[in-house]
Parts: sequence; structure tokens; C-alpha cells
Amino acid sequence: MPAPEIILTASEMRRADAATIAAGTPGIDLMRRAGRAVAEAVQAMSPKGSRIAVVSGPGQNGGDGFVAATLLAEQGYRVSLFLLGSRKRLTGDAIEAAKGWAGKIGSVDDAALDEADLIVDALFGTGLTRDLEGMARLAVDRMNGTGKPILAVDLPSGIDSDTGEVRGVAVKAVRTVTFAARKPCHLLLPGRAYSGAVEVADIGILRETLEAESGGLFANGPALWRHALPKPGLSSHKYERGHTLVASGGATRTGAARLAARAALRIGSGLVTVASPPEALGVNAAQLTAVMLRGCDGPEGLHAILQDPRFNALVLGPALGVHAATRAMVSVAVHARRSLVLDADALTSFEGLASELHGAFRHAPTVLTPHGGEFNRLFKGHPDILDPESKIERTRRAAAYTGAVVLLKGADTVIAAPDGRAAINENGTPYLATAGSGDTLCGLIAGLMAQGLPAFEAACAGAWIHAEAGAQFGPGLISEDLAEQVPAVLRELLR
Ligand SMILES: NC(=O)C1=CN([C@@H]2O[C@H](COP(=O)(O)OP(=O)(O)OC[C@H]3O[C@@H](n4cnc5c(N)ncnc54)[C@H](O)[C@@H]3O)[C@@H](O)[C@H]2O)[C@@H](O)CC1
Ligand SMILES: Nc1ncnc2c1ncn2[C@@H]1O[C@H](COP(=O)(O)OP(=O)(O)O)[C@@H](O)[C@H]1O
Ligand SMILES: [K+]
Repeated sequence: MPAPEIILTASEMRRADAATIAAGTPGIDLMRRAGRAVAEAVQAMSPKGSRIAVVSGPGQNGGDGFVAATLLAEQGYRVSLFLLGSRKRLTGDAIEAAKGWAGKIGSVDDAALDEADLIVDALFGTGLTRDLEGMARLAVDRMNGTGKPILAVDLPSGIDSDTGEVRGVAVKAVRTVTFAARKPCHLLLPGRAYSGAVEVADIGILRETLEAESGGLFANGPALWRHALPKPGLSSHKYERGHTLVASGGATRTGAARLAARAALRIGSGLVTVASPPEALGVNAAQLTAVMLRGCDGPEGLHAILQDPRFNALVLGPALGVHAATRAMVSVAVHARRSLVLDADALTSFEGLASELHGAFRHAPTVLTPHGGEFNRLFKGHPDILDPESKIERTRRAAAYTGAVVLLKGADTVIAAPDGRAAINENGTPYLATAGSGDTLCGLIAGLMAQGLPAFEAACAGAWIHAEAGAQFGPGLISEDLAEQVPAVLRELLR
């Protein structure tokens, strides 16, 4: 079984480099392997004899550029090298790397980049510490201005490795060669869009070193949770596959609950019931078949239903209404200690009241699924949660604060657990940006929890399966299609 893909922050990567060097591999060897991987990528992109411009920066990323330039010149490419700063000010292994380069060193301010067929961006990597200004900024603008393909070394210069944000200006690469592990910026937006196709080169840093330095951040994918996916056994009873309860909104707001319910059923929850306000029973009854229906009058109604212990997973929020009664329903659900997914109105009803949720979800598996707007409303007045630049950090802090797994939606959905584990989802499609798509996601996650998946695994699997279903369906997708696409995704996963 493939291992989960570890994503390393800049400081974790520095420690992995240092540990590898301490264990006996000289740093210059790591740099030579990095530079060679870059040269190989150039060979795959451009025929021999092409004109390659390498733009090196003052740090070790620039050192990788010197190694690649040297190898490419030896192989018959017409290489020009431009350096930001002076050779005398190079430090560390970059000094040694630059010694291999026998050609001229041009200055970035008069670099003839327009003449190149391909540009290698080795200005800055994981060591970027501030916004680009002056000559560095000019160099990036000029690289981008050529319209020529750019290959980024480690990451596109100007992108913050840990947050994926643009520090003033950033190189727009068609391809990136990174080393040992992807960095958060290769998955988070906008960094992902600036990176182009990302390739991870093995430079001799061992998996066990990556594991030792990992802060618990992963790329979301089946390797994280496939082992936990439920498969019914020969003699399985439907009650062993769980019973998901989805609360419906009022008479004119019932569709969201049905989308969630259908998704829960498709992902394998043995039974699914919509809990409907009395005035909406008729409209719900007219549109439900395999999904069952129960009358549920507000918090008291929910309390009564939950006396039956077989309801083991619950969705609250989609179209439920923003008011005190919704908060009361959340409170009933929390006290009943069932697996719980809270979305939409269940989150917005706590606008500015996040302190009521402090530690609230510690006692039962709970997943909160806000989009950016809901997240900001919920944690209004909590700068410790809202202010970090990194989406990963914001999500982790929200999870630690509430005691729930938090899934912060978007094209780069981040999922974080209170214990610090986190995953970034990247297999989606913009076609998922359609009404009701989030309701379906809730149902998938609850349906997985109903079958016994722990909250973090259920949230990760739900997000991935949801995105995969959307991507497989593609153009024309509406939310009704998502649950119907789930069986195809499951067939592939359970093979
Ligand atoms: N032995 C190692 O440590 C290895 C390092 N590698 C490469 O080394 C890179 C990291 O090297 P460094 O830590 O030296 O960092 P970088 O080369 O990314 O950049 C650091 C340098 O840029 C300067 N700088 C930072 N922000 C700036 C800004 N906004 N404007 C102008 N100058 C700025 C810093 O003062 C420093 O001189 C990785 O991305 C990777 O490409 C690889 O060669 C693998 C091995
Ligand atoms: N551009 C995109 N690329 C990938 N996934 C997206 C994109 N836009 C939205 N999504 C996904 O679609 C879903 C939308 O959920 P949400 O905003 O709650 O919609 P709704 O409220 O209409 O149900 C989320 O899972 C989100 O991650
Ligand atoms: K770079």
C-alpha cells in the first residue's frame, strides 16, 4: 500500500536537509542531485542546442541553478547564467556549485532573457523571507514578461513556501522540480497555479527522515484513509452500516437536506432518515424513496428522535436557518454524543459566538465544514484563529479551539484535526462550485462516520471522493449528479 504523501514546510525541509547531512551525505551532494534533476527536466522540455537562461539568486536555490547550468552546458545546450547579487557574496554550498560554472556570469539587470527558449528560475526557494522588491522584483517581472516557458527550481520565486501566497510578485512557471517532498505552496492557491506541473526529485533524503521531520501535513489521497474505508461483510446487517440523520429546513428549504441524505446513502450508510419540520413533511415525502422521513419539531423533536441509539451520525446545518433554534439543535446533538457534521446555517448561527463552541466537540467525532465566509463569520473576534497567513494554520487553530475536525472548503480545501494532523485536497474541479455541492459533501462525511470512520479520515475521504466525483463528471455538473457519481469512485477505490 503506498504511504501517505508527506508535505514539508520550509523549516521541516531545512531540518531534513540538515539531518541527511549529519548522517553523512555532504550538502554539496544534495545540491548536485538537485541541480541534476533540474537539468533532466530541461532535457525533457527542450532539445539539445536550445538556448537556456538560468537566473540564480544569492542563496542555495541559486546554487542549484549553477549546478544545472553547468550540466546543461556540458550536454550541448547554449546556456547563459544571470546572478542576482555578486558571486563574492554567495554562501554555503552555492560557493562550491558556482566553481563548476566556467561560463560568464551576467547580471540580472541586463539579462538578455528574451533570447532564451526556456528560463530556469533559481532565484529563491524555501529561504524567501520577505516581499520581493528592487532588482529581485524586476528580475521576476522580466522573466514573466518574456512569455517564454519557465522551469522553477524547488518553487516559483516570490511564492511563500509555507502559505502559497505571492510575496509581492512571483514567477509563473509551467513546471517545477522540487526536492524530497512537495511543499504547502505546491498545493495551496495561488501557489499551485504558479507552480505548473510539479515533479518531486529524489535527492537521497530518506523516507524515515521525512517522517521524523514531518509536522503531520499530508496531501489528501487514498493512502491516508483507504485502509479505513468500510466494506460490508458477508453477513452485514443494514444497522451495522449505520443510520444517518439529516435535519431538513422549512417547507421552502428542503433540497439541501435531501442532497446530503442521498449522498450519505450512496456512500454506504445502511439507513438514512431526513428529520423534517412538520410543515415540510409533505414536500419531503413527495421526493424521498430509499431515504426515510421523520417529523422533527425543532430541538425538542431532535432530542426525542435521538433517544433511539441507532441514529449514529447526524448532519445539521444545510438550509436549517440562522437562529437560536439552530443553536439549540446543535446543543442537543452535542449532548447526544453522536458523530456530527455541522455546516452552513449551523455554523453561521454561531456568528460571533465561537466561544460557546470552545472545546465543545471534544467528546464525540465532529466535523465542521465551513467555506471561507462561514469560517470568518464563525471566528469573528478571534484574531488568533483568523490572522495567520497560512490556511493550514488557520484551520489547525480552529480545530484545536473547538475540538472538532475542521474542513475549510475552497479549491484548496484544508482539513485539520485537533491533534494537528492536516491534509490539503487538490483533486477537485471548478465545476464543483455549484449550488448544493457543499450539502452533498456533508452527507458523504456523515455517511462515512455512520459506518465507523474516525472524523479526520471521514472528512479527508469525503472531500476526496466528492472532488473525484465532480472531476469525473466534469462539465454540466449539478449537485444532484455528485451522489450518482459516487459508486464509480467507490468501485475504483475498493478494487
Ligand atoms: N543543502 C541544502 O540546504 C539544500 C538546499 N537546496 C536548495 O536551497 C534552497 C534553500 O536555500 P536558502 O535557504 O539559501 O534559501 P533561498 O536560496 O531560497 O534564498 C535565500 C537567500 O535569498 C535572500 N532573500 C530572501 N528573501 C529575499 C527577498 N525578498 N529579496 C532578496 N533577497 C532575499 C536571503 O537573504 C538569502 O540570501 C532550496 O529551495 C533548494 O532549492 C537544494 O540544493 C537541496 C540541498
Ligand atoms: N474552484 C473549485 N475547485 C474545486 N472545488 C471547489 C471549487 N469551488 C468550490 N469547490 C468545492 O465545492 C464545494 C462547495 O461547497 P459550498 O461552498 O458549501 O457550496 P454550497 O453552499 O452551494 O453547497 C466545496 O466542497 C468546495 O471545496
Ligand atoms: K525558484
